[in-house]
Amino acid sequence: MSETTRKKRAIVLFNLGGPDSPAAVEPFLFNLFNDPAIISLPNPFRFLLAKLISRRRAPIAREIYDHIGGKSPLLELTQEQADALQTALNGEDDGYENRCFIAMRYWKPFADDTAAEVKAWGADEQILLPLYPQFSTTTSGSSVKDWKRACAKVGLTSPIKTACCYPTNPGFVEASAEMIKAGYDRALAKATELGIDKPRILFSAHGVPKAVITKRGDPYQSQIEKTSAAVVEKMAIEGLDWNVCYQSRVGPMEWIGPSTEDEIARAGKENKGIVVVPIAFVTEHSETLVELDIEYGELAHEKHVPIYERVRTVCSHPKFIAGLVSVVKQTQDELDEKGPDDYTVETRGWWCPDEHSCAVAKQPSLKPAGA
Ligand SMILES: C=CC1=C(C)c2cc3[nH]c(cc4nc(cc5[nH]c(cc1n2)c(C)c5CCC(=O)O)C(CCC(=O)O)=C4C)c(C)c3C=C
Ligand SMILES: [Fe+2]
Ligand SMILES: [Fe+2]
Repeated sequence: MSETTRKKRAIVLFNLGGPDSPAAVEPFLFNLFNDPAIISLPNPFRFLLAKLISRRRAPIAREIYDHIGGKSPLLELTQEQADALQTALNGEDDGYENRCFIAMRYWKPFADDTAAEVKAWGADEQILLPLYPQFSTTTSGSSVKDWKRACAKVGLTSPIKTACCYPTNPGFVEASAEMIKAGYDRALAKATELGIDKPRILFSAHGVPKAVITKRGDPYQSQIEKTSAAVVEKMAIEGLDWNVCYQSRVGPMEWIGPSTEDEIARAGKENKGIVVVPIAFVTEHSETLVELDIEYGELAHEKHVPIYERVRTVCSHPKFIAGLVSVVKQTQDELDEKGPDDYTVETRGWWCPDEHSCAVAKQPSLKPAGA
């Protein structure tokens, strides 16, 4: 097909975003805590609380980012994924000219600016692709809702189809299994050398408050479990010792567990080596490079964990990128068969497009203010 007749397809990649300088830490945190998907209070309470929490947390967060040069590497790594995905999609010769765009939720590039770029490019169709394999209203749901707001604001009207989630996508699972196997083998060799039991794999996902699962009906936790089980099956190691746990707790609410900290302490008591896998992240950032590598590494040392091996995230692993290509194709098929997204947060409550694989409540009890 000639260049002129190909349809222009925008693939919009979503991630959380991270501060690009120490001065950006506080406004980044404010944007996060002012999101009704994170703090479901009506205004002006949410705004005031977000001001308070972001001011209080900023010094702690700045210290976290100080360890990695005062800024998050998330955007650069996401740009690499976008470039790799765009190249792979444009190699498909399926009648589309693809361009990948990035919209971050809490720092630059914001949805408003990216939506204006997509409009200026003249996209005929949009595929929304969260860089979160597991669906949470606090991440993918929030980004999709914010994107649709931005589209309305800039007058971007081309049809949209959203990929909900891909917790057991073969490319994602294979890339993860391959990287974990290498880390597991290294830890196993050390365990043999030390004459101790085989290591345990800890699938450590970013936690969420318990109410997000129990009251809002978020499928996130069950999808984390599905990913972990699929990776374990792919690794095909008999008698593998593994567990799922949750990191990054903030604030006074009860969060889902077990916590990664408790699992590290348990491993210390049992004299077990651990292989820590950040299964809800597909790029490196503060939660992996600081929390896992530095803070939990030190905790493991304190708790006398004999081996601490951290597996890197899939980033632009060719199998993961191939997995994303398959998610785009599947979403395109759904667009062609069923038409564009035909719901909003207003008509469906907290958004989730995948009615089959996740039981998200359509009338959630935790409906945020203004939604
Ligand atoms: C699966 C991914 C994520 C979920 C779910 C999630 C929920 C969630 N997060 C907070 C609070 C914070 N998160 C912070 C950083 C951060 N969070 C994610 C991903 C998920 N968050 C990422 C990728 C990052 C790193 C950003 C970067 O460095 O680029 C932070 C800031 C760091 C800190 O101060 O510790 C906060 C705060 C809540 C409250 C929440 C669910 C309600
Ligand atoms: Fe977070
Ligand atoms: Fe879903």
